[in-house]
Amino acid sequence: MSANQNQVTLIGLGTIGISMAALHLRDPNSTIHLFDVRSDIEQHILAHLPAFLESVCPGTSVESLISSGRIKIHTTIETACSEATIIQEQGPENVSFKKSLWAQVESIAPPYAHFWSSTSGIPTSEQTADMQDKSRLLVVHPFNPPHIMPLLEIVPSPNTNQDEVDFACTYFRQVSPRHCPVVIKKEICGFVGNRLAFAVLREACYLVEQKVVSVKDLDQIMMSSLGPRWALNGVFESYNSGGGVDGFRGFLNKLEATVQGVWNDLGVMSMTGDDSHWKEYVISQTEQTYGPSSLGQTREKEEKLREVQRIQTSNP
Ligand SMILES: NC(=O)C1=CN([C@@H]2O[C@H](COP(=O)(O)OP(=O)(O)OC[C@H]3O[C@@H](n4cnc5c(N)ncnc54)[C@H](O)[C@@H]3O)[C@@H](O)[C@H]2O)C=CC1
Ligand SMILES: O=C(O)[C@@H](O)C(=O)[C@H](O)[C@@H](O)CO
Repeated sequence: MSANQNQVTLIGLGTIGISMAALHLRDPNSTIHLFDVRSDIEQHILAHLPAFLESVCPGTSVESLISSGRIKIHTTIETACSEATIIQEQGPENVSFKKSLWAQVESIAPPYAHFWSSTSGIPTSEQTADMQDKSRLLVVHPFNPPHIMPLLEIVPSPNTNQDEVDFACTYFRQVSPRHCPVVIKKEICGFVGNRLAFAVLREACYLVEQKVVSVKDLDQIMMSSLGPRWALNGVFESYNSGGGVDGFRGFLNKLEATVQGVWNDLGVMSMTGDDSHWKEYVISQTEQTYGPSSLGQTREKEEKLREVQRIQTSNP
């Protein structure tokens, strides 16, 4: 399979869809078919895609991609899917939407089309509930922004055809050698990346709510320690090193009591009910600290992300 033969249909062109379009455009021979229910879809694409293209196709305008036929903007899902080899959705994070979408797409798409969902946490097996052929769908969970963040969590259901998993991994490795598809062996709530992220987020909210540390200082602690460490060595490799000659076994033997003490003391947080009073405080602290993010800040952070990747790839 060559990534160069693909007709890629993207359903849902919001935060993730626009960035995913830029990622797919890295393949100079692919054609990208865009569909969204918003009435201003063409203006939306013209307004937002250029910022993502700068890092993918420098000097290329969205208008030229549209006039050359590399980007096709569709007003119906039927025409958007009619010649697709890949159909990827970035629609609302809502299981009813995704179930009904895949049942519809399955009935209109070519039999050879690959089906991918960009969901943050709705398992493939839930999304296929109303499909005839449950082996076709695969979760391809990106991290925002997908045109820069390398990870793609490939999360099959027990019914997903292994060929679909192999195709997706090969596709993304070909389209962008810097991108990193990782196959998750078993469906679990939140997959892996978000479970790790949300475990840290829970404790971060607890520490701010308990007034142990400010929002700004907690972020500084992350960016001055775990962030750079884990960007270059990951969790287990870092602690394997931390254990000295005895490696990870030595680390656990040396710090078992301390780690267990912290594990026993970690915050238990609830998003709803009587124990959710922390939310307003932590939200207000974050808003006072950072305010709304701007496009300029986003671009600055994207450049820093790319710098981190340059360092990572120079330290294989
Ligand atoms: N925002 C993030 O950081 C990440 C989001 N995701 C996932 O990506 C998906 C999209 O998230 P966002 O881009 O943040 O949402 P968003 O709200 O920015 O975009 C959703 C888009 O879907 C469109 N839409 C709604 N109904 C539709 C329909 N029936 N047909 C076609 N398009 C329709 C909307 O008009 C909108 O443009 C979700 O499943 C989310 O969990 C995954 C990774 C990160
Ligand atoms: O963090 C990310 O970019 C992804 O892992 C996500 O899925 C989003 O954070 C999502 O959980 C919130 O929109």
